[in-house]
Amino acid sequence: MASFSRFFRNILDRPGGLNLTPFRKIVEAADKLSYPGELPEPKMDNLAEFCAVAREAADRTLGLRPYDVQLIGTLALLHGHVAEMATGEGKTLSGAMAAAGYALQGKRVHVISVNDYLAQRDAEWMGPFYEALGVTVGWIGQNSTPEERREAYDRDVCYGPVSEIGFDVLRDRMRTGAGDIIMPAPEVALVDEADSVLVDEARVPLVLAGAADAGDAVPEMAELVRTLVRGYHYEIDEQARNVFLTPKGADSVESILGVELYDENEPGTLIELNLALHAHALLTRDVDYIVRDGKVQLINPSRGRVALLQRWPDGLQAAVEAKEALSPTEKGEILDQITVQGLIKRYPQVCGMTGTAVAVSEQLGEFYGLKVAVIPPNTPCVRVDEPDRLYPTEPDRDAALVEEIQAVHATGRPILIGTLDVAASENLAKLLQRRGMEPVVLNAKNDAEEASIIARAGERDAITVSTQMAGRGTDIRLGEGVAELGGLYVIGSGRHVSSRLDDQLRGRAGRQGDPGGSVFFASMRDDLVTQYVPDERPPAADPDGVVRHRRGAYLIGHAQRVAEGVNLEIHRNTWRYTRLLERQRELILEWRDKVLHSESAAGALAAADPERWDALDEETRDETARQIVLHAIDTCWTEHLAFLSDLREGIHLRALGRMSPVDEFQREAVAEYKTLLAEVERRSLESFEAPARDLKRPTATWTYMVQENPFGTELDRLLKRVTSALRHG
Ligand SMILES: Nc1ncnc2c1ncn2[C@@H]1O[C@H](COP(=O)(O)OP(=O)(O)OP(=O)(O)O)[C@@H](O)[C@H]1O
Repeated sequence: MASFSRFFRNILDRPGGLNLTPFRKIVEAADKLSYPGELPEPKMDNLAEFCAVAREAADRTLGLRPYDVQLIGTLALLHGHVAEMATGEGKTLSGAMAAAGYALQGKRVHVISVNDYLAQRDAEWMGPFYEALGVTVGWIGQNSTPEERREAYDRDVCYGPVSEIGFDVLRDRMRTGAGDIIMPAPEVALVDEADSVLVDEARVPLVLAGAADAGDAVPEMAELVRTLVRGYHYEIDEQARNVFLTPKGADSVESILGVELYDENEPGTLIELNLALHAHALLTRDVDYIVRDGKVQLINPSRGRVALLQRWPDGLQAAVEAKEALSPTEKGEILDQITVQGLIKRYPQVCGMTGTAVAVSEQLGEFYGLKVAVIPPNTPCVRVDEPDRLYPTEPDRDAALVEEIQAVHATGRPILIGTLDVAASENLAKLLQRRGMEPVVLNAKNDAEEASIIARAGERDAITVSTQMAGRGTDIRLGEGVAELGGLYVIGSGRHVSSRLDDQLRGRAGRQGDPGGSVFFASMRDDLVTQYVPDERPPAADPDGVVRHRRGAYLIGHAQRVAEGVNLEIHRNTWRYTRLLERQRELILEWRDKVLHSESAAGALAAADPERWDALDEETRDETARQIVLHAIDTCWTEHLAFLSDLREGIHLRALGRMSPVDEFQREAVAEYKTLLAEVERRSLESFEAPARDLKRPTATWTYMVQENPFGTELDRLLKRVTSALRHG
């Protein structure tokens, strides 16, 4: 663990002493900002001294002299808050100073970031600063080996993407030897891009799966659904989350396949068809996923990046592979899962930083008990945010967008255009090329080069088209003469489903008091409007084709609030269903830990069958007993998860007319958990009596991106049932 290094002492014991007055003022300012009266106990004594030393260390080692506001941000982090600091304010350094502050109190810190690139960059960039303070630092990424991970986690401060840290927790929980565990008990989580990690990522549990057989591809179904017509054969619900056959569609499918779709005893065909239809109608290539090297690669919806080693639940993955005529990949068996909440709850101390925290402060409080501290900017922001420009249809919007880009580009001013998905970015790039412009396109397909591309986006004449979050965390410096042209001009080619994403895009311009501007182009036919407020009638355009009626702006804002509400509800729902599961997981883990670290398995089996125990080789029998019980716990837990996932799928039918689905789910999950405990004992004894049995475990592991309710909401499925009952009744 870190100790006060010689450097630290040198600074404090300087002849003549160190003037701490300015630092005491900074500490006072931080206190005032962080909820007066409700302040948690300062997590560290001598905050002013610490600030003095941190400033000195950063200045000498990185050539960055922390601004007062950066130190205030650091203090907010040390108080356990989420610090809101605008883009470009230097969160990386504020975070590193806080991480060092925690480490100097003897605590192990995980700086949780959103991707590999930032984890590595920040750990390396801040390295000399940590070194000066005697704090050790490491990082992990998707490609780190188990050895590298173990080493990184042993450091005082370890940077890593949330998904990798989560998967290491899950993998550690499957270890069968106490010495195999790679992550020591967690102590402090410092979450970078806290809104993205704690809110957006939290809607999707992290799932660890082991490989089983090849998936069942259903090419015929993929062919069949291609011929179906939306609005006639099938409908998509308002929020494009569910798709279902119309009665006419069901009739056509039945006559083509020659089967009874809603036959209770043969649900297989209906399930296959629903999966194929879901893949066909709701998942779009280059929006939800890309095809690269003959494989389907998912795009993380909140970041616009490829999520390596992630897949949909089996049936859906196979259906998308069939849709793209790719050969099927292996099927997985869920070994364990954890939500971001479950992951974060493991840390006794949590804090975070982001440019956009206030908009999610309610959720940060509700789900994590965190408070937001707003840190003022170092230099006031002078960016000019123009009101949205609205058009009746998407083609009108795009035409106006291209005009605007051409006109501004003619002045040499650099332009950064944010699009909502990969397809839109490529589409826009083509339109611009047709007009003789040369945009650089940045999206999930080439995220490896993104940092260098985005870094050049502030140069004269640059036109950069980027999907939503690509390149976040990279500084866009203005090229020579660009400030005189108005600085970077950021254009959104559509408003996002959350105002936070809009703000993050705008934030690319106007860093650290730079000049800059931003504007969003939107249409009354944008998905945001048609999906979330489909029944509202949009206002007409003025004779010049622009929608200026107040109702236009209202509709866009309203649709965005509806979308934010829907996402909050999904988050709450995930949590309602997973809370109990995570509690059960904790209990089973406690048990498992005991088995792993003690002789409890030996004691239990010896007591259960003393004769057999005595007959076994004394040298090996303790370890054999341990492995037998661990295996029983792990297989029973995997089966329990599968049971719960089936239960979750069908709970609305069982709960019909009685309790709420969540209550009914909880009741059954508790009952099943009790049988699980008995089953572990039964199986352990069974293996013990027949020790020749091979304790096989799934090996290759990958991770899932589980969509919340991928096959329909409870209400929707109820409707389908009723529809089918009516048709056949
Ligand atoms: N005290 C400082 N003095 C001078 N430059 C600084 C200081 N602190 C940070 N910077 C510079 O400011 C730039 C932005 O820093 P950083 O990337 O940490 O910002 P950020 O707040 O994380 O922005 P983003 O929201 O894009 O992640 C970097 O180029 C960094 O070198």
